[in-house]
Amino acid sequence: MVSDSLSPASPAPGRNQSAVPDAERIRRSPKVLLHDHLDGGLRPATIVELARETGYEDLPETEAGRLETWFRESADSGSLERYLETFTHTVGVMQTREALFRVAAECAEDLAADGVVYAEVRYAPEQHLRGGLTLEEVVEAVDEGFREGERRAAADGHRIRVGALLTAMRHAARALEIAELANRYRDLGVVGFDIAGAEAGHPPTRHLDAFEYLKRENNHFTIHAGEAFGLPSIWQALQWCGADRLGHGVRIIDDIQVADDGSVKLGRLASYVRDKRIPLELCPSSNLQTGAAPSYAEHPIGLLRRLHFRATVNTDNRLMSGTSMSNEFEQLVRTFHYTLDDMQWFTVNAMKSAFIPFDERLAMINEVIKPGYAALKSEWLFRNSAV
Ligand SMILES: O=c1[nH]cnc2c1ncn2[C@H]1C[C@H](O)[C@@H](CO)O1
Ligand SMILES: [Zn+2]
Repeated sequence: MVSDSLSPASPAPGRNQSAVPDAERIRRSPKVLLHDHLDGGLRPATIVELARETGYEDLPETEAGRLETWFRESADSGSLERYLETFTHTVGVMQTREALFRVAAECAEDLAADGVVYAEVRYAPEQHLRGGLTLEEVVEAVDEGFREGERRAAADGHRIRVGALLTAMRHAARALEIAELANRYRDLGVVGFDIAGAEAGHPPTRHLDAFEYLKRENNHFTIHAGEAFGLPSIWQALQWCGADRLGHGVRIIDDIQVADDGSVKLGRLASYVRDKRIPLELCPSSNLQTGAAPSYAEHPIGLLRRLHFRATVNTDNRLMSGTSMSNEFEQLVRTFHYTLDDMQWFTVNAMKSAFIPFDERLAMINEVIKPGYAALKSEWLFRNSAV
């Protein structure tokens, strides 16, 4: 056991930094997103159009506004399994090259417009083969879409860089094949690997061959763990599979005890996660929907941030949660009174934990993220010189 006390959220803030940012400044601040599903972030209007174009007839609603509400409400079930059922319809319309290209391009555009400067977006190629595409064609269509979205965003005055994570579904048996695919495309827009899907009953150790292969190839991977299932899942993901990051990992809170006097005790696993700076891809709104956390106020991110875990803020599925990176931060700012310093801390954490090379991560931090926050933090100095 390791003892700790709750240190303050940030060093003593200056007048400028202590300001709790409003929605507009949150949107303008540079953000980094490590956990976002391509098939969980489609524009509702795009789903309706793609369904019409591709002959997909099973949509529960055919008007974009009502469909948007349907996704949010259906995902609000308190169960990960039922939450995942909603993906039938997004995956259903993502079965052609054109559809994948369009969804990927719009994803990059939407993230950039929200102030995201770097994103790793994941999807499961094995779920997009029903229209006759090969795994390679799926990866190439998505990659071309991301590049197109980056170009459109730049033309619109927003800079973003998007990499892909290839996901294997944990209930299926294609993990090694998908890991090999990720390795083949690693210099072509694919920055790593992931496994996702229902957690209970599908331990990550079933896919050890894929993880061992990736380690031999010096490649990177994250594992959805510690979301619907607790510490054993996190432990397996780290100590059996060797994950570089934890997708969610929020249940690490089960290994942390806070006493009435505020003193904190970390168990061995929580200590390991903090000591080794294992990145936690936390997704607050998604956790509320699947029942992994009861409310924003009770979400473990508050404590994990105070204890200096390598915590990051993510969207998971923007469509199902009706969210964006800005909205995630808005909720956290409202709940925990986070400042721009806190936002910068989460953002630098995320950038440090990205799967691109070290020199590029460092340049993103020093040339993009820190200057972006410095500009926002200094705005108060010029408040009387507004045009
Ligand atoms: O939060 C999640 N946990 C586990 N699996 C998830 C989550 N969000 C999305 N998925 C699944 C459903 C998608 O079809 C798949 C690939 O993006 O990943
Ligand atoms: Zn996820």
